[in-house]
Amino acid sequence: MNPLLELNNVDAFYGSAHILHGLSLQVNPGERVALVGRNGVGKTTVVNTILGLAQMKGGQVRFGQRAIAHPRTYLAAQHGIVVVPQGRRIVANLTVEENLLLGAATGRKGPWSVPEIYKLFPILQERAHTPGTALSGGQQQMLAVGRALMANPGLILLDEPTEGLAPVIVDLLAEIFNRVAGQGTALLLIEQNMSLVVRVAQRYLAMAKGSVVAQGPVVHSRQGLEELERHVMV
Ligand SMILES: Nc1ncnc2c1ncn2[C@@H]1O[C@H](COP(=O)(O)OP(=O)(O)OP(=O)(O)O)[C@@H](O)[C@H]1O
Repeated sequence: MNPLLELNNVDAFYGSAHILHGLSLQVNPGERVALVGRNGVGKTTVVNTILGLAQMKGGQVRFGQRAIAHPRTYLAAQHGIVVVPQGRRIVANLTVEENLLLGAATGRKGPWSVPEIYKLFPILQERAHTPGTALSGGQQQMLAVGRALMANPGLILLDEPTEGLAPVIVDLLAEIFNRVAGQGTALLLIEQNMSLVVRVAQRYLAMAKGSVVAQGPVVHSRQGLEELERHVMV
């Protein structure tokens, strides 16, 4: 099976700041992978490299079978790789529904449409004509996930999707991520909440100082949770 996303020995920079050092990872179709590590180790920079927001100066990136010399957001989207960004980035002067429609810009075919997103998150239908940024934090996160699904992706990169959210919303999102993954969409979950990681991911990659330093299966037990937590402890 060919990976949907592959980074091989990638070096990435912001200006002269060298952040990723020989980082390698891959995500296969339908897989649920967690990317964990302490604050500042470079997890968001992995996403930014895939989107072309950090400069890749060494190594290779592949979207599906295609080698990508200069990664860009639109190239990732064309290959079915979309991001739920940290901080959600809901467009302020668009309604909930207009924000959802933005996600469909690539025109990829698949099961997700506005009515399907409303079935997943009924609150978004109730608030369809409200400005997106007037929603609560949890509702904005649902909107960000719905907007990503509208692209009918093969892979969703989730950058700290539960940051700052109430436990009840975290539980709802965990269930949604599992439902979405159950339909065959791969997930790369960047997350500090290890109890969410054990509920959603099958495999983890742990980062330190800009590269992947450990990896393994996610084990659904107290011991498994403790193993993961060691990688994020300060
Ligand atoms: N635009 C930027 N210009 C220069 N340095 C940056 C920029 N964005 C992030 N950095 C630095 O890059 C390093 C990695 O940051 P990154 O956001 O990728 O880490 P992270 O693992 O996602 O952490 P967090 O959990 O805090 O989001 C940090 O030292 C950060 O200060």
